[in-house]
Amino acid sequence: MKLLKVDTIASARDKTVNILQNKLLKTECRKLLESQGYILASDIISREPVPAFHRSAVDGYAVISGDTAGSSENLPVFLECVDEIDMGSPALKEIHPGECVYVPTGGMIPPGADAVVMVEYCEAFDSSHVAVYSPVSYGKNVVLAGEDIEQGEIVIKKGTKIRPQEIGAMASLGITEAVVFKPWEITIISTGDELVPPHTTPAPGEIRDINSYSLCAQAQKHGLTVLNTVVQKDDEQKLKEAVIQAMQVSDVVIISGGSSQGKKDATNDIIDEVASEGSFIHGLALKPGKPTIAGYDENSRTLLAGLPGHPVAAMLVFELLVIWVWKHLTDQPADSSLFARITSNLAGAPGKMTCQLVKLIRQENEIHAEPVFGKSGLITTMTRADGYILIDENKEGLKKDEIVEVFYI
Ligand SMILES: Nc1nc2c(c(=O)[nH]1)N[C@H]1C(S)=C(S)[C@@H](COP(=O)(O)OP(=O)(O)OC[C@H]3O[C@@H](n4cnc5c(N)ncnc54)[C@H](O)[C@@H]3O)O[C@H]1N2
Ligand code: MOO
Repeated sequence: MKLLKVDTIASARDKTVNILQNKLLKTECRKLLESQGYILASDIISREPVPAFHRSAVDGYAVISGDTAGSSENLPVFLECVDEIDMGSPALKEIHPGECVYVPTGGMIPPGADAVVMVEYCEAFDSSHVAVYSPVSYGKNVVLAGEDIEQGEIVIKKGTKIRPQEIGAMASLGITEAVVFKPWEITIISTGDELVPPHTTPAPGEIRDINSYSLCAQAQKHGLTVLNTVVQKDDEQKLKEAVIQAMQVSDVVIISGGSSQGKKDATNDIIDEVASEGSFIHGLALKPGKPTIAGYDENSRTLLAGLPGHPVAAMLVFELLVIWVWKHLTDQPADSSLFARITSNLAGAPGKMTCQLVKLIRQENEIHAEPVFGKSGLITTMTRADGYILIDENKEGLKKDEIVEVFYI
């Protein structure tokens, strides 16, 4: 009897991270507006403060705050307006007690001033004086130099997925190109004599190929580049050739199907043969996902992953292993999750971690996680779910109403 020697998901992740180290990590320089969705490859440290000078947050008069103390609608303070600042021009003239300067929103605060009174609370009294009807405290309506970003500050951490706000922050610092991790280039090979493309009508015994599509979309969702998707019959020689060809151009080659113990299941033998380090994972203590294989080839620098053919198992293993390793190596923060109350008792699987799909339901201001049951060969088990929970291999199960951590899919 041929039994798989399985790894826990934790040890499979460790093994993969250790064998890859940083060998599959490359960086590239992208123009700022072409960097959205990419992962920053080093910290962004500011070389200058933002803003670089004290600015007014309102249209008003820059004043020495102490001068406005005690002013009111009935008893204004009169200040001499000694200058008017133009947008984009420096404020060079220092103000002294009893003086003020007109500043537009965003204009530079003149030396000596420490607050701005909004125009609504001021009135021109004569050609050079302004009546101020409301006091302002120190710093009021002033954006201080460095208040947004201090010089030397880590503004954006390595591993951050660049969003529009990160692009804005880099622009504010004069950064026009971002150094990002080059997304892994992936080839997805689906194996099976039964697979036909979605646009065709399957003959009896045939099915439409799901995994090339779902795995491709999943890779793209996580910012990875899919070079090619290939459907290959269960012919060991042809499959091996397809894998070797893909290894020449890809960082990662995914083979879906043929990972179990059927007569035509050749994925493990092929990975073992073509990878210089052989296959280092064959079997996960995970439900679903037991027949998972991984190998690494040092010559072409390719990670090879054999995923179970069942569509749900393939997607979950791709997420829990390949995507996890990509995120880990590129220093991305842990996935966002939420805590919810499970709606029924759930049995665990002895000796195996269970990845249980759930649907999230809001009930009376509480989020509930309702298990979505279904075989791992049924893709709609996945479409009905919002996320998954992990039941530890050492846990017999979960009790209804227990709080569980739900990871989004
Ligand atoms: N005797 C045993 N049989 C099986 C075991 C086992 O331990 N002992 N494990 C079962 C589990 S769990 C899974 S998962 C599957 C994994 O099978 P393979 O990775 O070898 O994949 P295939 O046999 O090629 O396919 C399984 C199933 O998935 C369908 N499939 C495959 N590729 C696609 C695709 N691209 N799109 C849609 N559907 C696909 C395929 O038609 C099969 O129905 O093995 C169990 N058996
Ligand atoms: O564990 Mo298989 O990977 O159930 O579907």
